[in-house]
Amino acid sequence: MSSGIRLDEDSGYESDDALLELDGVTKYFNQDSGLLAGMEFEPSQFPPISVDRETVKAVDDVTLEIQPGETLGLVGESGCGKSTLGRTILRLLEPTEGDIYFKGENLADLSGERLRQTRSDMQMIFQDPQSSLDPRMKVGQIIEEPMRAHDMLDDEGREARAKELLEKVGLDPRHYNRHPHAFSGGQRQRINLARALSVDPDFVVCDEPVSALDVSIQAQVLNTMEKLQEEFGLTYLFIAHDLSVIRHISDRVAVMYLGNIVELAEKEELFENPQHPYTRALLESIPVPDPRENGARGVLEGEVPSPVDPPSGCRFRTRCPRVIAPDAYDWRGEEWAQTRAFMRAVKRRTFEPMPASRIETEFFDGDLPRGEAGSTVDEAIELIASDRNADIDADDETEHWSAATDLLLESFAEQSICARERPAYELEAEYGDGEHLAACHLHR
Ligand SMILES: Nc1ncnc2c1ncn2[C@@H]1O[C@H](COP(=O)(O)OP(=O)(O)OP(=O)(O)O)[C@@H](O)[C@H]1O
Repeated sequence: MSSGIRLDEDSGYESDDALLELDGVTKYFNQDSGLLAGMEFEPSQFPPISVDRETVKAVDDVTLEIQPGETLGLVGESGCGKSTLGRTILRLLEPTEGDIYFKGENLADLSGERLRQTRSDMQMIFQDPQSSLDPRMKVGQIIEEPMRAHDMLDDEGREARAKELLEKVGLDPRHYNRHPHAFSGGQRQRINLARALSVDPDFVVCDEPVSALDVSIQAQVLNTMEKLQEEFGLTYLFIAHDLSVIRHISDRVAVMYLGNIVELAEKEELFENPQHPYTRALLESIPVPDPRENGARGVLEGEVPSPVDPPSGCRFRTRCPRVIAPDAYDWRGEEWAQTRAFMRAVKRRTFEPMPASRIETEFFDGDLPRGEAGSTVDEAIELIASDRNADIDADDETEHWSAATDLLLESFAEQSICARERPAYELEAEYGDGEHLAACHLHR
């Protein structure tokens, strides 16, 4: 490499150990539950007003390792905690619990020069190249800013390095004196890359770096990032919600849902042999009902629950088409699949009120489950069947549906192992020999 663009040849992490280790990393945010909604008037205390604070469990107990030189893709729906995890790793946010080890050192134990050095070793690039570049600064200044902050090189050295980096990221070094507004989105993201690389980091958190770009430009920027990774010995945590981007760039993929990692495997294994119903649902772009699963399909149904009060056990269970039968009942044949489909339909109120006999035919082929499960189902049907509730008004009807939902959820969903234990299983990979982790009790 010309003129020593790698500032410190020893800074590449040589060890066989993980570059980064997360152990039970948790980040909760305390926030007011709304301007007035959460305010209570309590005359017995002073001041007589208290504000209800809610805890957003954005990232909850994440344990994983990132190996030197790899790209770990982190994928999941909007709001599942990807950015919060990335920021917590870089200590832009203080973890609520858990430890982060970089090159074997606990970040919480670092101070002074070690902390400064480690901060420059870990960089981040963001989604929106427009807003992360100061329009008043010239490209050269933007790229040199982190070097200046870390007291690296003299003016001349910084300028030479900035120009060289411009070339490395695929821009003309003569752009050094221009302002960022003169550049396209893809070019701005390249400037961001040059900026992050200026301090010679080992690890870069890339937070949706190509999401704001045209698809045609995305691949070019991803290719440049791959080339730079090789040349600079970089390790990436690559955050994206777009699976095709994740597939392009990742070596391994972690799937996140409501603050938890639910599946982690090498890329091919994850895409070809997904084992978590959430991953499968994400991968299935077209909602095709699976005839083998009564009422259960791979598509994502329902809303993501609030991270303020996430479901117990497996957080995906409230949307999962494969919730496991509760042991407390003696199920035969299709009884559980039918009951589960009925429970979901009542909860989402996906059918109009109809006579009891028709509900039994539509959901249970005319045969309710035997024993206690059957009695509970029968009780729920009584609450919502049109012929049993002929004279009630709309409010009462809503109440009946909600009582039927509560009865079914409490009797069945809440009794499932999916609600009672948090799953974590290591599976044998079909593709490659890396580990495959799936947080789903179907693998118990
Ligand atoms: N500073 C904050 N204060 C309170 N809640 C926050 C804060 N930052 C994030 N959250 C909440 O934490 C959860 C996770 O947010 P986060 O931005 O990490 O998700 P994400 O997966 O990166 O989503 P996106 O792809 O939309 O950026 C969300 O419910 C979000 O509203």
